Amino acid sequence: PGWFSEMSPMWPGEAHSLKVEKVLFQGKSDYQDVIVFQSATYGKVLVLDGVIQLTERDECAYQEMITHLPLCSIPNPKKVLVIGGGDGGVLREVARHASVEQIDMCEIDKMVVDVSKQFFPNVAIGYEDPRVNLVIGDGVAFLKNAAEGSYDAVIVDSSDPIGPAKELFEKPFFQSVARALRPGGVVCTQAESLWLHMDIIEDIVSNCREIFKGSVNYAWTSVPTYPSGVIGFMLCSTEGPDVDFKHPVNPIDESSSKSNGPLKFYNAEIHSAAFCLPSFAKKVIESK
Ligand SMILES: NCCCN[C@H]1CC[C@H](NCCCN)CC1
Repeated sequence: PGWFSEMSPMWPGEAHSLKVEKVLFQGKSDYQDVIVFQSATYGKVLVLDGVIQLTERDECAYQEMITHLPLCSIPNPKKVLVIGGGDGGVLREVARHASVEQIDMCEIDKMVVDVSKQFFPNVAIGYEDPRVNLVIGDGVAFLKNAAEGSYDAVIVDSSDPIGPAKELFEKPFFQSVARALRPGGVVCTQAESLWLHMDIIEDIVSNCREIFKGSVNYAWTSVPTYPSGVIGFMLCSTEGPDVDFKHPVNPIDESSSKSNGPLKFYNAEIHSAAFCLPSFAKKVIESK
């Protein structure tokens, strides 16, 4: 009954709105306000502290890209760590990779996990994979305790730098990710919008260039229900075997992707295209 408008100091002067049919859940976890509502045209919607996290209609774009951009860029991912991602969508996508043997996940807010399982079964299906080990806790602490060189890939599926995810955008966290990755290992992080946050992106790119001595690239994709309609990703690799993010070496095997339904968004061409940047962004990102 009415409209939800996504207002935030992170995108002043603008607000994407969705027509609300019914509020399905309202709660307050130890970390944030949690709302689920049935929208008129985007399916169910998950909102944390007033910020849209995912909608059933377009979550495929974000979950598929944040997962397959890194995992299709290395030949044989076996051990994967997901920081955040409590809705389970990234787990659903990692599970498509037959080479993966272990998927660790560290999500700080149990309410997000429980709410996703209750209202977003096609997203939370990722939790059903036997390779998944879920830890409810702080990703910063998890990585501090992780053994050096333990993972082939780390995916940081975070909310934004205002709220519980703030530290996931800071230098010490990137350093702990680099330490937990094997030589030639890869990390993919949620890296905001090049229309809205070139300053945040500039800082992230500078930190990543200092810390990751392999490749450092920024990719972006279309997600209609994120502010400015796009979201970006930092793709970095540690020193060691070369990683060319722009040319996927490890295509998703069609048969292994049947388990959780077909890929709706990701494909090899859109993988390479994701790294093509508008000039105003290229200037900043490639000069750092
Ligand atoms: N697994 C889905 C989690 C989604 N992560 C984030 C949710 C907040 C969203 N704000 C975008 C703000 C403008 N860049 C970015 C993705």
